[in-house]
Amino acid sequence: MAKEKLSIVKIGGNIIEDESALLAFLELFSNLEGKKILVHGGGKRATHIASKLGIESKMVQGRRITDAETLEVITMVYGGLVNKNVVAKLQALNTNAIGLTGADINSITSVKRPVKEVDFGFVGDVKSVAHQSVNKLIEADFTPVFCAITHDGKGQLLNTNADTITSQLAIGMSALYETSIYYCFELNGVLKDINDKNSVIKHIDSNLYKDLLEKGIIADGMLPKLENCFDALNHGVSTINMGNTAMLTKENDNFTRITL
Ligand SMILES: Nc1ncnc2c1ncn2[C@@H]1O[C@H](COP(=O)(O)OP(=O)(O)O)[C@@H](O)[C@H]1O
Ligand SMILES: CC(=O)N[C@@H](CCC(=O)OP(=O)(O)O)C(=O)O
Repeated sequence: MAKEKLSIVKIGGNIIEDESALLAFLELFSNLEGKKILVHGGGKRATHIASKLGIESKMVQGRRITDAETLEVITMVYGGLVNKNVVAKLQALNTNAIGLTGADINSITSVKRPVKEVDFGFVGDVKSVAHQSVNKLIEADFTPVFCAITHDGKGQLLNTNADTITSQLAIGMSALYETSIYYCFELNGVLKDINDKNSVIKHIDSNLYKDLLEKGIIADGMLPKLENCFDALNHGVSTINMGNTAMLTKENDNFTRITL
């Protein structure tokens, strides 16, 4: 029997920072048919609030170096400020959202990243997703809204990149559903020329991915995003789309599709 469909949508820091873009996105997300999960980042807001508190932010390989003080900031910002605002705005749109970190219902456990050349501090690599527990919420018609926090099962919260949370959740949920990921960010998709917003590459497969990497066309935040995409496709996720929030509407086909 064919599996039912599930959409996992991720929004990043740039959309969260722009109040009207966020509201427009949440309206599209609310109207999205079928079962769904939202994952949000908020890296920009965390950097901004940390700086107000006199805490400097350091990113290495697209990941935040998370010392004890920074962990406090990201817990307040991702788990509190951003997550609860998103949930309240979804409630106003009649979507019965429930905000979660990976500690809630033990949904996402991770292990603290081992120290090699870089000590990332309290950063977690995902170990397991409790897909059956998450599914209980979905089956009860709640819409889970995950922030970028996981836990190690021993009482320690860990900061985990929101793109990775998305792909790992999608891999976990694909045991039960035909799962699609939508990575929404501020651009129309993966661009051939970063300075030309109309140069969207409509389809990227593993061969083109290698080529784009070699040519340096993919850089910065796009590197972990695409790495996560291929990991997800190799582990049971059905489809992955990347582009601006308008890709959630049926009329828009100007975005990037990723396949193996
Ligand atoms: N070829 C590319 N096409 C589109 N974006 C790219 C490309 N190469 C690098 N990027 C960068 O990737 C960023 C998106 O990743 P990221 O900053 O992690 O976004 P978010 O926080 O919204 O998930 C874009 O803002 C852009 O600066
Ligand atoms: C470990 C790590 O780097 N975590 C990320 C989590 C937030 C995130 O991913 O936010 P965006 O999607 O808005 O970039 C961070 O603290 O920036």
